[in-house]
Amino acid sequence: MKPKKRNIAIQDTYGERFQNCWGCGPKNEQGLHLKTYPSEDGETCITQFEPDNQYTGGVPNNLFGGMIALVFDCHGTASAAWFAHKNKGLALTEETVIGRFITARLETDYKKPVPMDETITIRSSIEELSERKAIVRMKMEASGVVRAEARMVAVAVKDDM
Ligand SMILES: CCCCCCCC(=O)SCCNC(=O)CCNC(=O)[C@H](O)C(C)(C)COP(=O)(O)OP(=O)(O)OC[C@H]1O[C@@H](n2cnc3c(N)ncnc32)[C@H](O)[C@@H]1OP(=O)(O)O
Repeated sequence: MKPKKRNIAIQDTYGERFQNCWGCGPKNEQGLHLKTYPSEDGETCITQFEPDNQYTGGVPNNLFGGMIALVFDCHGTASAAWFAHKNKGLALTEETVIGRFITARLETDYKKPVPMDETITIRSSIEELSERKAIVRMKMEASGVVRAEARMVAVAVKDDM
């Protein structure tokens, strides 16, 4: 996977013990290094990548469904972390150590095949936010066409987890 880089990624603000995720951990050498970036107004988050050929579901030029869910998983928990951070009135800086969220529930709707020869874009927004729970909505697009949608329930990680 070739993730697209921008400014400060949420994953780069994870605390030391959360940086080894295979999908998005900066410290996982074999990992995919997905990156989630808040929009300028902070209301949405975006991640973009170009899939490598090995992640096909078998049909030529179609991305494997498990990879689609994986991207929603990593982008959704990072987005939840951002929306909770922003809700506290905090900014994102090089010094930020953001509160980590974990996936409790992930619903994925596969609407159209996801192509593998172009940039895939996933945008997220927040549906509901309380002290420990965030419900995040996501849309995956390629060539301006929605290919998949997801709804995630993410829960803030406690210090003793
Ligand atoms: C250690 C951090 C690593 C982060 C990695 C993030 C990316 C990942 O790949 S995660 C891997 C897959 N996910 C997991 O392994 C999670 C396994 N599950 C758990 O650990 C726990 O069930 C956990 C943490 C999600 C919730 O447990 P707990 O902290 O006791 O929360 P709990 O008090 O039960 O629930 C909090 C809120 O979430 C809701 N909730 C919990 N589980 C669910 C669920 N499955 N569906 C819908 N809502 C749920 C509860 O209803 C509650 O809502 P409300 O505040 O409105 O009453």
